[in-house]
Amino acid sequence: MHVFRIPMTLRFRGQTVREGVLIHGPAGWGEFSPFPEYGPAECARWLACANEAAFDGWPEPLRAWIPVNATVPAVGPEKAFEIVRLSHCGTAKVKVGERGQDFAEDMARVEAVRDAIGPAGRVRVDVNGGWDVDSAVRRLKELDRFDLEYAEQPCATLDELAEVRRRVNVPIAADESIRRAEDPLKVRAAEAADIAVIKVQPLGGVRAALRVAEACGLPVVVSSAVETSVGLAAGLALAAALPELPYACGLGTMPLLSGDVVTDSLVPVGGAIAVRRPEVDQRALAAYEIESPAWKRRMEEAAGTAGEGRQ
Ligand SMILES: O=C(O)CCC(=O)c1ccccc1C(=O)O
Ligand SMILES: [Mg+2]
Repeated sequence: MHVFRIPMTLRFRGQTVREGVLIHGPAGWGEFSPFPEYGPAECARWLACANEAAFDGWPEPLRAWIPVNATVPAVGPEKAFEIVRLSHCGTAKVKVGERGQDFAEDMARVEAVRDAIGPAGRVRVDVNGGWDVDSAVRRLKELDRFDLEYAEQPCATLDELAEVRRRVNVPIAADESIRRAEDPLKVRAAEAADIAVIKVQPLGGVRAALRVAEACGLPVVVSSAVETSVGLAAGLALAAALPELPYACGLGTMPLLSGDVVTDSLVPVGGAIAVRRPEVDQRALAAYEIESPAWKRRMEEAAGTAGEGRQ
């Protein structure tokens, strides 16, 4: 196993560095990179995803290119404009509702993104559950001046999402509300969302995520957890295997990392990523490899969690 530590180019989700473990098996490389706050039970699913990549491989792709969105962190409007222009993507996802910022900053950022992408582009926002119902209703109506494709997780709970969804015309996507296999059914039962954001690592791998998507019945957007190209390849495999893919996916996150562990990095070209599975490059990996007993322990604890992961 190899532990990596890669500085991020911009602060994202309050993080400035991305760490994780790369494993290699007969089927190829896998990535285990749960966020620091996750405990062993959650980490077991992230590990199952890495194990599937290394030991089992993935279902056959149904498409060769995956359209992706540019991901715009909670930066100023000039930087937001530049990120979107440099991305060449026809869809942008903008973080709003960041703690410590006010709504005028959100409006300015989304306006800059709409300017950068043009009237034919799509602009979605991601609130990461940061607003209460009344604020979400008021703010989404204001932000919709810039014509929103959808709003991702405007509030934290399912009941809140459902109420916001009843009160605004902007479609609602659930992200943080979907972290376990049983969650999409709850989202659907609560009529809390129009779209399901699916991440392969927290759901336990490509096959597990495909089952979740099928059970859910909602259109799916596959999103990354800001992984290296090894982890992104799993998301790409999921996006390629879904029967339908009506929206751009959140897999264009390589620009958020200052480096990669492969040479054939999974960066978007003309707003889409070609479906493939790059090999870890020893020289690229060497620049970011660290010794970490803590990560070794974290993986062992995840593997030891009963009923989850690979037995
Ligand atoms: O969807 C994207 O554009 C990129 C992925 C992303 O935003 C994300 C990445 C890591 C953790 C949380 C999130 C999120 O969607 O909130
Ligand atoms: Mg999100």
